[in-house]
Amino acid sequence: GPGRSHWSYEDKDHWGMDYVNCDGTAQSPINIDTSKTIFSPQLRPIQLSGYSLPANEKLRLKNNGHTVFLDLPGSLAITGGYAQQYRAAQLHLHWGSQSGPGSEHTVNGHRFAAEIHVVHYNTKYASIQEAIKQPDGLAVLGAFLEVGPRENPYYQEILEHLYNIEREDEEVLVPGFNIAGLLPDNLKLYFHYNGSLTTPPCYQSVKWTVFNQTMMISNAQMSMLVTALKYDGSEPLQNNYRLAQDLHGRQVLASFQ
Ligand SMILES: NS(=O)(=O)c1c(F)c(F)c(SCCc2ccc(C(=O)O)cc2)c(F)c1NC1CCCCCCC1
Ligand SMILES: [Zn+2]
Repeated sequence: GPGRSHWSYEDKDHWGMDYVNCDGTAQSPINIDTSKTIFSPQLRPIQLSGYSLPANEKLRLKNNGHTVFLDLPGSLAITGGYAQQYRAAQLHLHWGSQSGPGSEHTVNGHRFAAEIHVVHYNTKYASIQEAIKQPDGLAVLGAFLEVGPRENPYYQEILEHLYNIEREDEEVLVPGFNIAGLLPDNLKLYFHYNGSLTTPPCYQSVKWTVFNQTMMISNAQMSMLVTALKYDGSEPLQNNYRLAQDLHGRQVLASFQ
């Protein structure tokens, strides 16, 4: 991935000084005001292929000081719902702390406890490094996480390893599993808009899908997510979310009424 990034969520108001795109007019995340979304019946259900990985396929799980991310093989792909085909690159999470929520997108001003991003790049580009600067380069599938009554076995496949990568730059290999289990079972109901990476360099290269159905994980799992990881030695890695960015006239489409 990119070199050591000296930016932090504490100085997110100054990212534009070092990364000009962060001051652009098609930035993410956004607040989704459902009274202003445009119902678009032409938006088809998202279709995923190759998402179920055998346990003998090992995946790298890394604490990069900004989030925890899981590398994904290019055999996972979005094969429906987008005009072009996209190949998976990685997934990662955004969260709050014990005292507050940490999703990046908000809906009608409501911030959810956490948010997962599954990052894909357009198969017409040779690599994510090339795709990341193109307007149709990336497709990110986002879903909200909330606390529910039961342990989520799919999220447990990631969360049970966090104690092993507590420190920045630590990584571990984890067994493959059905990555689709991290996303809602109903892939028909979603919001769609053009935006950006929510981290420097903030390239405006993301076609965002934010699912309407929320994922549920247990209270113990959420507390694991918000307390396990550190950065810069012993600082708790928490509240790794960017504030909502102005739409600057962009329309948010909804696949449902
Ligand atoms: N919401 S998001 O998709 O914009 C996003 C974030 F908000 C993120 F905060 C991150 S993590 C910060 C960027 C980063 C730093 C170090 C390394 C490394 O050590 O390999 C890798 C990445 C992060 F990785 C991503 N996604 C990445 C962003 C840029 C790097 C290319 C990899 C795919 C997407
Ligand atoms: Zn993200």
